[in-house]
Amino acid sequence: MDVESNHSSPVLADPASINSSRLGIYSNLLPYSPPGGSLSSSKYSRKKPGKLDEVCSSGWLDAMKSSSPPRKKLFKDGSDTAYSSWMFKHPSALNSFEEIANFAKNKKIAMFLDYDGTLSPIVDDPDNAFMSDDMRSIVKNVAKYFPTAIISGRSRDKVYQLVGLTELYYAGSHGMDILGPVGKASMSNDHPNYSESTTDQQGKEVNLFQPAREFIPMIDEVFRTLVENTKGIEGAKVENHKFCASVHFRNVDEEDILDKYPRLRRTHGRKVLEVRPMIDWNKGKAVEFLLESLGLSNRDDVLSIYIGDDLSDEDAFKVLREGNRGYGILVSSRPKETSAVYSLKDPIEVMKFLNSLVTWKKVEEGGCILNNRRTI
Ligand SMILES: O=P(O)(O)OC[C@H]1O[C@H](O[C@H]2O[C@H](CO)[C@@H](O)[C@H](O)[C@H]2O)[C@H](O)[C@@H](O)[C@@H]1O
Repeated sequence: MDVESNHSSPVLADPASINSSRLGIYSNLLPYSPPGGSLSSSKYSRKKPGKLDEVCSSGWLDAMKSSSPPRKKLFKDGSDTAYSSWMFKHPSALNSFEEIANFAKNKKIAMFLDYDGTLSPIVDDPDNAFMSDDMRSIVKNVAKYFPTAIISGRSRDKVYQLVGLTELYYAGSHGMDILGPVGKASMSNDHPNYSESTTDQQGKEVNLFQPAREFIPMIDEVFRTLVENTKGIEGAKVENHKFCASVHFRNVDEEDILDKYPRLRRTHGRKVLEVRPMIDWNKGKAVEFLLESLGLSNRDDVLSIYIGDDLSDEDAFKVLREGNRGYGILVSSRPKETSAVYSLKDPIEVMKFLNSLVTWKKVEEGGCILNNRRTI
C-alpha cells in the first residue's frame, strides 16, 4: 500500500462492547452520462406465493410475501440485444482498461472492494462463500500498490476471516463497522461517541468507527426473533452481522418486526432480506469516511475505484460518480440499472482486472525509475 500516512493493518478482534471536492476526474472525462431513472424510485415487484408459503402457514409468517430485488423488474428483456446495449452504457472495465489507466496516470488509486459476488462467487450457502487463493494473492498484490479496503454487508470479523489479509482495511455491516487508519475524518464529528483509537492484532494504532453502536442490543433481539420465526423453514438462514441481520429467504415478511422497531429498516440484496438501523450511513458514506481518514479526500491526484455487485454497492457508485471521484464497476453478467460506470461479468473478470491494474502500476513505476535515471 502506498498511502503516505496512517497506514496500518486493520485486523482487530471485535471488542465486546463496543465519515469534497473534485479530485481530478472531470465529468467530461466520463464515457457517458448517468443512466436515466433512479433506483430509489423503482418499485419492488411481488412474486406469487410459492412452496415455502405453503410450508409456513401460521403466525407472523402467514403474511409471507416475496420481495425480489428491484433490478429484475427494470430489465425484463434478458436478450443479447438488451445486454449489448447495456454494455454500451456500462463498458467492460477490461476492454476499457487503457482508458482507465490513462485517467489513473500520475494519480493515486484508492481501491474499494465488495466481497460476496465480487471477490467470491455467489453460492447457495453463505458459509461456503470462499474466495480462491488466486484471488487472495491478487488482492494482496493490489494492496501493495494501492490503499485497499473491503466494504461488505457481512460483519467485519466474518469478512476478515474470509479474506484473511492484514494488508487491507475492513468495513463490515455495509460500512457501519469500520476499522481504518488513525487519520481523523470530519464525518465522525457527527457521531462523537462512536469513534475510538485502538490497536490491531499487529499492535498498530487504528481507528474503530461504529456509527450505529447503540443498535447492537436491538439487532441481537431482532436476530433472535428472526431465528425463532424461521425455525422449521427449510433453506431459511439468519445471519447476525452485528449492525444488521440478514434472512436468506425471499418469502419472509418482516413487517411485524419493523412495526415493533421503528428505528430499523428493511433492505434487499441478492436473495437476502436485511434489517438494519435507520441511520444516514451506507457503503457510500464508508468510502467517503475511509478516503478522508487516509488523507485522500479533496485531492486532484486521487482516483477511487469501487467494485461491487449488489444494490448496497450503488451508494458507493453514486458517491464516486456524483463527486467525480472515480469509477464504480458493477459485477454483473446481465443488465441492471446502476450508477457504476464500467462493468465486469464475474469474480474471474474482477481478478483479471485487478491483476491488470497491478501489472500496469509496476510498469508505470518502472517507467518513473527509468525516467529519473535518465534525468540523473
Ligand atoms: O456486501 P457483500 O460483501 O456483497 O455482502 C452482501 C451479502 O452477502 C452474503 O449473501 C450473498 O452471498 C451469499 C454467498 O454467495 C449468497 O448465498 C446470498 O444469496 C447473497 O445474498 C451474505 O450472506 C449476506 O449476509 C450479505 O449481506
